[in-house]
Amino acid sequence: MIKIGFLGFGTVNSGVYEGVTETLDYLESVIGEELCITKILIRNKRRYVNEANFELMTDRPEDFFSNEFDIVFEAMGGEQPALDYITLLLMKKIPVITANKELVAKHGPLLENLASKYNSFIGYEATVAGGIPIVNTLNSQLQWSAVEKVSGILNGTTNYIITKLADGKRSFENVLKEAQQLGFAEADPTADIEGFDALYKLQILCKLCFGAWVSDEQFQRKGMSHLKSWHFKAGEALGLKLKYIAEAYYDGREVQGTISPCFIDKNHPLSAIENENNGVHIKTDWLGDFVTAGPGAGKRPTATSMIEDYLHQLLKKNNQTNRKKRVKAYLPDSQQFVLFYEKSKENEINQKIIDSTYDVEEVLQIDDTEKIAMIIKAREKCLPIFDEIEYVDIFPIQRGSNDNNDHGVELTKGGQNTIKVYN
Ligand SMILES: NC(=O)C1=CN([C@@H]2O[C@H](COP(=O)(O)OP(=O)(O)OC[C@H]3O[C@@H](n4cnc5c(N)ncnc54)[C@H](OP(=O)(O)O)[C@@H]3O)[C@@H](O)[C@H]2O)C=CC1
Ligand SMILES: N[C@@H](CC=O)C(=O)O
Repeated sequence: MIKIGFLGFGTVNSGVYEGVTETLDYLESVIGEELCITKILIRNKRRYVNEANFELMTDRPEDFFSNEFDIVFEAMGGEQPALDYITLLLMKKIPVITANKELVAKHGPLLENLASKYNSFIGYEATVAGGIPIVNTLNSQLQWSAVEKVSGILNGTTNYIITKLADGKRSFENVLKEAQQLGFAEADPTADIEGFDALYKLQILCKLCFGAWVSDEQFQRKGMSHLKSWHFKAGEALGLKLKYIAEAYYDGREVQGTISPCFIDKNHPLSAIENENNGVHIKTDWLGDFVTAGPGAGKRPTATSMIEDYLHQLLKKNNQTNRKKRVKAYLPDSQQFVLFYEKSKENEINQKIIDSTYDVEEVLQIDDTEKIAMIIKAREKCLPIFDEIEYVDIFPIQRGSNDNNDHGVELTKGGQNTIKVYN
């Protein structure tokens, strides 16, 4: 039986707990043993009286450490007592998965040495960019590639604030409060808005990209709490977007980096990254530019990183490469298509639509041609009725957001043809 311990039970570790319990059968079948959550250490037990697993909780470290563990998930945050606790665990050969980027940035060499010396492991996938699988990717791939520069939007809270401030309607304090309520911000959000959090993540990325731990003295850090709506307006007038960017490169002698508000142009690979999402842009000699993006903060994305990290480290240690995949059916809400046909086929097409469970969303006559483009949307899972018709060319639509472009026209069933053709 695998005995699991939790250090902390806030946003991140409550997510890990839920992820483990909800997918227990899968995890047990992959690991080949039963899993049992043994003990949870928190600071103030009274805050957790309404938790269903209250009986597993303790606020006495000696009580927690009197248990046996096979794996411990640490998401308490801060340097101490996390460092002492993890040191103790690794010295007892107990592997640790942590989300604590401050700890890893400041004590990474010690923690990695301890893990190696005691034949254990420390996983820190969740310390950089929340749910984006970047740490183990860089650790196992991109070894041969020489990284020229790494840059990124590495803090979800500040990207969320910047996104919401950009339209000029909300105050900094109001949006920060929302980011805290959503579980994105650090316990003390100064770490987010003054750039310490992004600095820790950049230090960890530098180790992975340039091969050695880099002291914080090599970085220049500027906060973003002074941003005002006119900064955004100026950017817009200049055709630029304001973002909070962390970047580092090796100058041939040493690694240097900055964390600072920055204007980027709209073609920049990080320009479309909004809300709590993060993005990492890596420039390498042979590969060229590599960009990865996704949720950078919050309960489920970060818990995903922690659980994936555990499986990754465990299976690697056990030399178990061929593992069963967890899958889930994808059921699209609605499907949209663009149909192209000659205007002369309009009546046939209209009749087919009327007889189907598709709705017409938009119709357009393409300038100076007899070609019509029509957007249709399936009301339910429909048969692909246009696939076989040789005078119709059909293309599925994929949209980047939930915006369903709801300005279409109606076609009444069995009634008069109400399709409008726009020029
Ligand atoms: N939130 C996020 O999106 C992400 C967070 N992280 C990192 O994960 C870590 C945790 O973050 P998060 O879950 O948001 O933090 P929370 O503040 O939500 O939770 C912290 C938890 O740790 C407990 N804790 C704190 N100090 C101690 C201590 N000295 N002894 C025992 N328990 C303690 C708290 O207990 P109590 O309630 O009793 O004080 C609480 O249960 C941080 O290092 C953070 O940087 C990483 C990626 C994303
Ligand atoms: N406070 C952090 C949490 C994730 O690392 C952030 O906002 O990015």
